[in-house]
Amino acid sequence: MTAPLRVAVLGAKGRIGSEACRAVEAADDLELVAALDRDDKLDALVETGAQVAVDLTHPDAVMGNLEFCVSQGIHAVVGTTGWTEERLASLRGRLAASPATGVLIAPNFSIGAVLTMRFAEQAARFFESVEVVELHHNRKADAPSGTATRTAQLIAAARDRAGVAPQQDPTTHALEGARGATVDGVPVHSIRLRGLLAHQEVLFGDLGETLTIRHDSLHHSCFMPGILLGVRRIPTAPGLTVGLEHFMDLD
Ligand SMILES: NC(=O)C1=CN([C@@H]2O[C@H](COP(=O)(O)OP(=O)(O)OC[C@H]3O[C@@H](n4cnc5c(N)ncnc54)[C@H](O)[C@@H]3O)[C@@H](O)[C@H]2O)C=CC1
Ligand SMILES: O=C(O)C1=N[C@H](C(=O)O)C[C@H](O)C1
Repeated sequence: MTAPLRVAVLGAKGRIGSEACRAVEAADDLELVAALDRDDKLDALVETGAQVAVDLTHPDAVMGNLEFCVSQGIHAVVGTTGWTEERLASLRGRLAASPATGVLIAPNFSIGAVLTMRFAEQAARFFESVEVVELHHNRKADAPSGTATRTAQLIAAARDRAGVAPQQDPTTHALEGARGATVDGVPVHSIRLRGLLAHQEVLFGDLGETLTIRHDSLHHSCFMPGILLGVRRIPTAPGLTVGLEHFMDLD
């Protein structure tokens, strides 16, 4: 019998981290060897022989955590958001010095959210107008959400590949912020509301019709199958992988 994969969770006391600890503990092929939160020493990852670290912390903490993991050859599965091109470039630089190490950055681990992004990418070239609305709980640190940012980037890239002209915003009079943020030319609107978890609508419009693709995360359990998939696959995927879809055998 193969030995269980040794897994650590960073952000173990958080909303999603605590759920991830339970999911790892419940999996026969995985062993939770460290459950760390703020102020715990990352040396525990080495001392416990962790092979994969799952980072579910905070945009301010994730870069330091990954720097440590990559320097120690510990693979990482990252759900923490707040990624920019500069951060990705810095991480790629660190991975170049540790080429056997794999890092997965998944803007969203929920299967439905990954499919939402894929469907939006497919629809993107057929509609003149597109806007993204994301709705989250009121404890979220970052806006727009990692998922909304990635969705807008995928839509913009698909439109660009298809030669679709950038959409024009006819607004000439607006209160600042009324039209949301713009990610690669796609307007993105962020709502923060107590009682919500994570929700997203991608709205497409053209002559006489609209198409809305909506996804709702109703409980943190929806992220667990994706996290476990990432944990199992990352030891055989050196380098940087952005997006869980790369491990989902989508067409
Ligand atoms: N990719 C995905 O599918 C998902 C991603 N997220 C992201 O995961 C992150 C955490 O979300 P929540 O659990 O809602 O936040 P949270 O605030 O409930 O939990 C974060 C935890 O990380 C801990 N922490 C902060 N700095 C740390 C450090 N340096 N080392 C270890 N632990 C540290 C905090 O003490 C806290 O317990 C956010 O960036 C969120 O956007 C959340 C849900 C799904
Ligand atoms: O903070 C959250 O809760 C979530 N964060 C991720 C994001 O920013 O997209 C994933 C999901 O939306 C939940």
